[in-house]
Amino acid sequence: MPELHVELAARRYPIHIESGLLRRRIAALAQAPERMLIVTDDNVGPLYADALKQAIGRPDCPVWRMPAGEAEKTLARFGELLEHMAERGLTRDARVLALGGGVIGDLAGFAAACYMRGIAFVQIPTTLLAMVDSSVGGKTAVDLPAGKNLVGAFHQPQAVYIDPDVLATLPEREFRAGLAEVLKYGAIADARFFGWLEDNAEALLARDAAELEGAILLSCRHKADIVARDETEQGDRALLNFGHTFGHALEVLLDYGTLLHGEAVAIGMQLAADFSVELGHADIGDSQRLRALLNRFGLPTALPTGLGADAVVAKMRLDKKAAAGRLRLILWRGVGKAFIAGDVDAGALTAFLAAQSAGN
Ligand SMILES: NC(=O)c1ccc[n+]([C@@H]2O[C@H](COP(=O)([O-])OP(=O)(O)OC[C@H]3O[C@@H](n4cnc5c(N)ncnc54)[C@H](O)[C@@H]3O)[C@@H](O)[C@H]2O)c1
Ligand SMILES: O=C(O)C(=O)C[C@@H](O)[C@H](O)[C@H](O)COP(=O)(O)O
Ligand SMILES: [Zn+2]
Repeated sequence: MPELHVELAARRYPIHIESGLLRRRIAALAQAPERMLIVTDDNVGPLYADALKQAIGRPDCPVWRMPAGEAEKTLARFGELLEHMAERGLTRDARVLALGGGVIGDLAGFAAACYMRGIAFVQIPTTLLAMVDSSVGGKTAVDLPAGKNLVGAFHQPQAVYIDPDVLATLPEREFRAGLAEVLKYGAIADARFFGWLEDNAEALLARDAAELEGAILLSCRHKADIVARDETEQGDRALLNFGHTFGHALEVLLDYGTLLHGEAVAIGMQLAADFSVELGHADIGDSQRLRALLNRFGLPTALPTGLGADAVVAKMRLDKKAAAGRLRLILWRGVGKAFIAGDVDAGALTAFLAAQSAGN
């Protein structure tokens, strides 16, 4: 596999994608003299922590584990991890190894960003979603009961190590949720990739190694390119938020964990596409194509029942892209063509969502 880099001048870092990587020696980590702490969850730790210890040549490397799932991406768990780091006597030169899905990557990365005002960390993603999206780009955060990722920092990892072989143990629902973020790159910026996903949907669902590695590589390339252009989301990086203003509102309103992040984003992308059609920005044929591919991936596309339009819009106002009381959304001109809509009419959005919920 070719090696990618996130081009951030002095903070440039590699993304290694290699089948079997965790079964070999990771020389760059094995040769590093610093102390390390593996941070993982109760599902991933028993499966892969020992392999990682072997790969870095440190059979005694300490491991900190927490319960799995979005409902655990909290300030309380973040605080526990920081306390643990201090109790272990970790100093500024220590490194955190985030071994897990996006929840672990976001929480461990945020702890690394804050501990002693910032220490190094490495991403070792074990879900498809984390491989194609959350491990790259340096957004770290925890949730508040009021909203998703409301407390966090930009803190880039030193490196990302992706071993697609670990996807063999990923539960089916989690795997499909990851496909939502893969599809997102096609939907926002790469019509050709979107077409390739349509042609290769069955192979991807069967976790065919060649297709899967191709999708991971291209997704990471897209993410690395956007992050290199706009590290802190002053412009184009916001396109990666397609479907997220809707999706995050749903995740919060349904209590974290009811909908997986990828599922909420799938619904959010479809809502953004349909709202774009209603506003005259996109053709209905494109939104039908999006729905068809999301559904083929087994992902939901309808607004869940029982949610009031006003409540959804109120949560959307807490989105980090909003400014000066104005809603900013990523809208759509069709497959491969997302754009940032600066001042969305809240009345039109509420009416659109009310019609969606009446149709359910
Ligand atoms: N920072 C970013 O740029 C960014 C991007 C996208 C998503 N996110 C965040 O990522 C989170 C979602 O991440 P996720 O979908 O990876 O969820 P997750 O971290 O909750 O992992 C999903 C589940 O799969 C289990 N698991 C992970 N790897 C496994 C494996 N190889 N085998 C068996 N079980 C495994 C986990 O224990 C967990 O139960 C959300 O909090 C979202 O906000 C962040
Ligand atoms: O990297 C980004 O930028 C993204 O927006 C990627 C998203 O998939 C991801 O869910 C991210 O955590 C959302 O960020 P937020 O700023 O809306 O919390
Ligand atoms: Zn996301």
